[in-house]
Amino acid sequence: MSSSPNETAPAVTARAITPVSMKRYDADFQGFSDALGASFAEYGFAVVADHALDAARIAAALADAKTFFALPEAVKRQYHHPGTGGARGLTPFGVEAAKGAASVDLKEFWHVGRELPEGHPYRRFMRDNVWPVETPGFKANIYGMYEELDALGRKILKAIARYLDLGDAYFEDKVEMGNSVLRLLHYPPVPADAPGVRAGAHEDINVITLLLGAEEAGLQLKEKDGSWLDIAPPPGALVINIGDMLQRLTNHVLPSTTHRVVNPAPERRGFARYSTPFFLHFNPDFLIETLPSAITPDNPDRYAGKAITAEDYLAERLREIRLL
Ligand SMILES: O=C(O)CCC(=O)C(=O)O
Ligand SMILES: [Fe+2]
Repeated sequence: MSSSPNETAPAVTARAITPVSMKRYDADFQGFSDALGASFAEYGFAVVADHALDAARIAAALADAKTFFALPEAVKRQYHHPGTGGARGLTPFGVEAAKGAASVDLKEFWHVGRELPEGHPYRRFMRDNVWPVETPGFKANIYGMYEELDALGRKILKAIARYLDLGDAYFEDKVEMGNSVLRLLHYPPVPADAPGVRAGAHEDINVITLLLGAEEAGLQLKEKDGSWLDIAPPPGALVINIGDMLQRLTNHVLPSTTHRVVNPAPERRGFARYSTPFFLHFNPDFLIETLPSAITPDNPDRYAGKAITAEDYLAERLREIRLL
């Protein structure tokens, strides 16, 4: 059938993740939880608008991160501690590679972890943070952001618990001292002939990831049919995805979806990209064991006899991405 020029083109609806507003959280918790859970079940991702994180603090933290990454390479390298899993301080450009990838990712990043009181038993799992002396406001702004994202992540987990019918408080005592990490990412401008991509296809290791800064294009998720979907959140919105630990706990009811950050289009090659994923983790000694409610005749236990602590699972995965 031929179409005349004034005929309406057939509707090709590009799939896009519908944002869920955090305003609904207090007004209609069940509705919020259903919408959030449905997005996770479909994409492994959700976009959350109106999150009420302190915009001024985020702007200040981002400015500090940019100042740090603009320092000379030799200065930045003082904050790189190889063999420590990249858990704190700088992981320089050219170190991390996605599992099984031929090229390294085109990125550098800084990791901040939880500050624990003197003598806390989890100190053996979590190293001390390191802070750059060159950027004085860095510690207060970035750790402030860490604490806000930690609190918001726990609110999100309450909605996930409601969606999964686990009892709203299910995750509370399993993540309140989690080995969570805030990653400040810098992807420098990309030369036309650069080998590799900004971030190769991977799955996140942790429970859930709260990502700010994905407005600069490049983040894509892998659909079930193998095609790639651009994730283009509205300005300021949070992108949240399920990590492997929650996928494992839920026997894949909530999928940990493969994603990547592709190189920019020619007209954006000269621009750096900054993003700040917060990787929310379980408490290190939490035993990840398939939820009985997630085991059904159609979905038999994929991890029978394979319970593993969050700490052991993390170590196993860091070795795969060359960070340990
Ligand atoms: O930079 C992004 O938008 C995503 C980064 C990411 O997926 C990661 O660091 O695990
Ligand atoms: Fe990721």
